[in-house]
Amino acid sequence: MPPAPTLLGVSLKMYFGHRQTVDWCRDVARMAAEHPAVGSGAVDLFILPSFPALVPAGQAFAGGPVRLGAQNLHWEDGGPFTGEVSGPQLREAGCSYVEVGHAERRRLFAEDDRIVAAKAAAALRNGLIPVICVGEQQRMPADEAAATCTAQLEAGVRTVTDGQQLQVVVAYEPVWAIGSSEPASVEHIRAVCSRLRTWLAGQDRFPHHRVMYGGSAGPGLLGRLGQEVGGLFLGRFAHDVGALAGIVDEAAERAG
Ligand SMILES: O=C[C@H](O)COP(=O)(O)O
Repeated sequence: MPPAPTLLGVSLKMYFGHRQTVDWCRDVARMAAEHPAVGSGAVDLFILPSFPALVPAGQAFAGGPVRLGAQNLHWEDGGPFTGEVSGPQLREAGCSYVEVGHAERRRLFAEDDRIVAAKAAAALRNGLIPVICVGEQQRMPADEAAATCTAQLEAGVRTVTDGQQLQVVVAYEPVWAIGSSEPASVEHIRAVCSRLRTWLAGQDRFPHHRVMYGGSAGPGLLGRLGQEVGGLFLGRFAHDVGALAGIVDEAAERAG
């Protein structure tokens, strides 16, 4: 059986201005269209720009292999929720993915496991693939980190009971490695991702699941990770489209 496609995601957080975001998305669309591994499906690539850029970014990616997603959504599908964006709106805007429970949202916007669970359910209800972020706060041994992250994941999907063919992506992001200069060690990443995969594999709810690593991930990491790590969730080190193209090359090499 051929290896599963490597999943690469990029969240632009709030780093770029609007024009810069749209230009960057056009450059990524061009790079992906020219890269055989993205076209062939050996590498799945999704991009999460800020809300205002979703529509022009979707236009930039239209007809190509890059999938669009958002960095957040509200848990309700509509109503008096000033300043919020719903799952149905994201679907209409062309999103396939939506990020849920990033460490920055948990820390700065008081998102707890209950909110994460409601948002994950909203994503799935609306046909969006949730990218559920989990990660330990402090450095700790890999087995403790794995137990912490598995408990977070369990809490984050506890209201999801549907037996349909639900797809979920789990982004393992140790909080201490986000915005840092170096990712976690390869051994640590592999151990935690492996435990998360084992937990997901035991859930009938999620026949399609992938586990990726984020937290100062950049060029040179993917090739050192095993198949238990399904891909990378990138931040700053994908701002340079050339660097992102290099990571796509590494993903293509992994596919053989
Ligand atoms: O969403 C992406 C992650 O939080 C990683 O960000 P970073 O690579 O800039 O540390």
